[in-house]
Amino acid sequence: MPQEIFSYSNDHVLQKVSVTVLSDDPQPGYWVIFIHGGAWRDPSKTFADLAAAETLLCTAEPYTSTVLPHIAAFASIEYRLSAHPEHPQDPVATPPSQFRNARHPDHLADVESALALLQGRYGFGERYVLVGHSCGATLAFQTVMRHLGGYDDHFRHRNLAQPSAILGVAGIYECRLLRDHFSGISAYQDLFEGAFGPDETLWDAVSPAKVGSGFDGIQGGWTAGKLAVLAYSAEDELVDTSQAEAMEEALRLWTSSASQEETRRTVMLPVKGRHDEIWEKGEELARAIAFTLTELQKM
Ligand SMILES: N[C@@H](CC(=O)c1ccccc1NC=O)C(=O)O
Repeated sequence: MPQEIFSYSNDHVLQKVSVTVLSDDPQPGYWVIFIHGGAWRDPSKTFADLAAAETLLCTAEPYTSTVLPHIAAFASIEYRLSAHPEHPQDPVATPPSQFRNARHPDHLADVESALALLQGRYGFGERYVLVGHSCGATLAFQTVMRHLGGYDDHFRHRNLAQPSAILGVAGIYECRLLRDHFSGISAYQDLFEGAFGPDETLWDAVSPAKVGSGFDGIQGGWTAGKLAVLAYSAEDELVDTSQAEAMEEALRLWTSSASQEETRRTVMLPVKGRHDEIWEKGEELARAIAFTLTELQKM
């Protein structure tokens, strides 16, 4: 299964998406689309962060007989990053296409452009699961928020088909809550300021758990959604479990406002391992993806 890489814009080298199509079957399975983490700024995180889990899902039992037949393709999105203090770049010598100085809403605009490219080429509609790790989970849920602070509706891809399910793994859902939980560690303040600037009202206005349950957030926005899975690890040293708990709470109104009962669900999924171990080893990420697809089949 050869991997292809597409650029969804020529402005920046990070604006690319990898695609592995498993089946051209006219009775299609789901696309699994991954958004990596790295606090909106870590250049060591790439679309390859899905690779270990993808390999397991494609080669290891029981996945090959249980969920693999229901997967049409894997895709993994890279997006422009914000500046990282430990990875400085010379602003004069670095070409703009490689310079990392993205600010919200650049990260999300790129994710949406990547999804638009995929939909344009492959047209899978709502038959996809959007999977995000850490800030990738923030981005995944932001794609289905009705309004988003700092992002003019006019520029959004309003008619992009929404995912049937979102799997958030070790996700950041409420920026200030996370910063306050780790108030002794300045890196948290820095990473949010790097991505969103110093105005903390904007941090709230982009946090899926803060505006999630309101009409402006996920309740009003994610009309096509069926399933939200929030995977969290008690061993996660970077993102504590109150993030997933806050998101579960925010999703309550979205779940209960479904037109028919049982058509929307939120599931909390405990996983094992440290923050990056989950995708690095791939076992827990693969398990969480398989779990999400299995639950989705039942709905
Ligand atoms: N390796 C990252 C740190 C990082 O990824 C992170 C740190 C704290 C909370 C969440 C994180 N990642 C989320 O995407 C960095 O270099 O900034």
